[in-house]
Amino acid sequence: MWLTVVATCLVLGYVLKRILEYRKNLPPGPFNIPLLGSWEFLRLWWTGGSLTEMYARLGDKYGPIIFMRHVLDAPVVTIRQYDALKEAAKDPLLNGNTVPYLYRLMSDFSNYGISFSDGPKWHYNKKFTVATLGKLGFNKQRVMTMATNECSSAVEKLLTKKGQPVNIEHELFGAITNVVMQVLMSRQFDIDDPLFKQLREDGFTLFCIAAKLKSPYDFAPWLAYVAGENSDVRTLRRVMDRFAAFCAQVIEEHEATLCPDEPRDYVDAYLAAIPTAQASHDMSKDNLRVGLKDMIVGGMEGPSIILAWLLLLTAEHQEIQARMVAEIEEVIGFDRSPTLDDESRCPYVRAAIVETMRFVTLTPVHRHSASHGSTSLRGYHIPAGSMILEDVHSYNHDPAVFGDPETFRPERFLGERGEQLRKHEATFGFGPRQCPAIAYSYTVLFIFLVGLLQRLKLVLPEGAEPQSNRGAYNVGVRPSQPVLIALPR
Ligand code: HEM
Repeated sequence: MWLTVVATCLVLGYVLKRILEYRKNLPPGPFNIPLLGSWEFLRLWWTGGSLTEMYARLGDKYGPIIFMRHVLDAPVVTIRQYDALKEAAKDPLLNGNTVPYLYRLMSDFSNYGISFSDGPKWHYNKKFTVATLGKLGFNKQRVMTMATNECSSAVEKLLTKKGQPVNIEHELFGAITNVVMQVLMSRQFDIDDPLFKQLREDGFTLFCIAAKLKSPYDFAPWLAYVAGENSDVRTLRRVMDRFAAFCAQVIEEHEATLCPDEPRDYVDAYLAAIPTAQASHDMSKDNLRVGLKDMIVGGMEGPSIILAWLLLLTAEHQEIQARMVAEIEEVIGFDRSPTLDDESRCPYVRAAIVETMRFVTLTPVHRHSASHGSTSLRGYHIPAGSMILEDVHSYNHDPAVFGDPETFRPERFLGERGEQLRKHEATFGFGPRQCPAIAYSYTVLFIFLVGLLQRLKLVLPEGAEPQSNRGAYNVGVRPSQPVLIALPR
């Protein structure tokens, strides 16, 4: 009898809560099954389909802001339009971190690091990182020199392939990643170094796990203790242990030779700042260990994938390659390396980089934020605790903004007099969680693109399919066939 009364009260309470919430003008969205959430998420989980395609389909029906529920009714709000994305980025209530179980594991359960931490600790570490990378771009000149040297070695290596098809993502990964490794820890790796291979594999695994919207551990953390050997949580623990051992060793080596007034790299700069940092900022070696892992992972994945896309699209569109080469010949020539000043004097090359970022949209659906309190967006009620997803792919491919979004056309970022129109940095995220390495990434990509085109003509192997930019999951859209031929120019 009592059991029936309690169960009835619970059901009524649940129904009442839902009715009250729906009266608050939630954004439109598909039907949600009580406690199980939206059928769309269940289907995605079951079939392993593409989040981007799902939102493209739903967007046609429900518009720029979509409301859905995940398992156990967890609210998820997806924003698909530029103005709404910008507006959301300005509302502090919409920019907390979701901190699901696996994110907590990625921040060492101590809210450490940059990518998976939150609150004041994240804020200060992020601020420090943006400022230091800004300087580090040290001075930007140093990054330029590092990138130029790495690019020259890569060109020599590609020339030894004598016109054979090469996997360009693999061939250039070592060179472009070594630039960030030098900025972070003054270290260069050989592409065949087992440690480097392991770091790359671990970074990729971490990215894939971070891409999942929810995990069972969010609802029942105890599952983590009984999870099987190949479960996400056990895999992630192994990855985190390996990163922790590597980063701790790097920090120890830096400490032994630290000269606080002359920081050589990011690790030095951080160690030198610890003694004078306020206690509330929690700058510590433990925090650095986790933050360094975040920087390695971000620095390995982003630039190398975008560079591969850039070169493949350049090979696919010979007329665009010819126009870039003509600009390089006129402004820089083929006999000297590009300098800092050249970046602004080569608007077409720069526009090709921006267009690649738009066309590809490396991370089509960014997430990072959660509403820390209930708030409103465009007149819609956003419940407290909602996961906020930024569907950047849909913005980057919106015909209302770009006219012909499925065409690769750098000119769209040039004005009538050939000047660069705007930066368009949607690819790096919005608001406070934006990537800390935007300027760095543009500089390095510019040096590599110019350095490679000065010496090489890039073509696709006969019969190669045009590259598709549809990613299967929401982080790190890779080219399907990163193969091209590099001929001496
Ligand atoms: C072409 C290159 C790159 C692209 C396209 C890219 C893209 C992104 C995106 C989309 C985000 C998430 C923003 C959000 O959630 O709103 C992000 C965050 C981040 N990126 Fe990058 N990134 C690139 C290069 C780098 C590099 C070179 C580094 C390190 C040296 C780096 C480190 C990070 C870190 C630490 C975060 C987390 C920031 C936070 O949570 O506050 N990224 N990046």
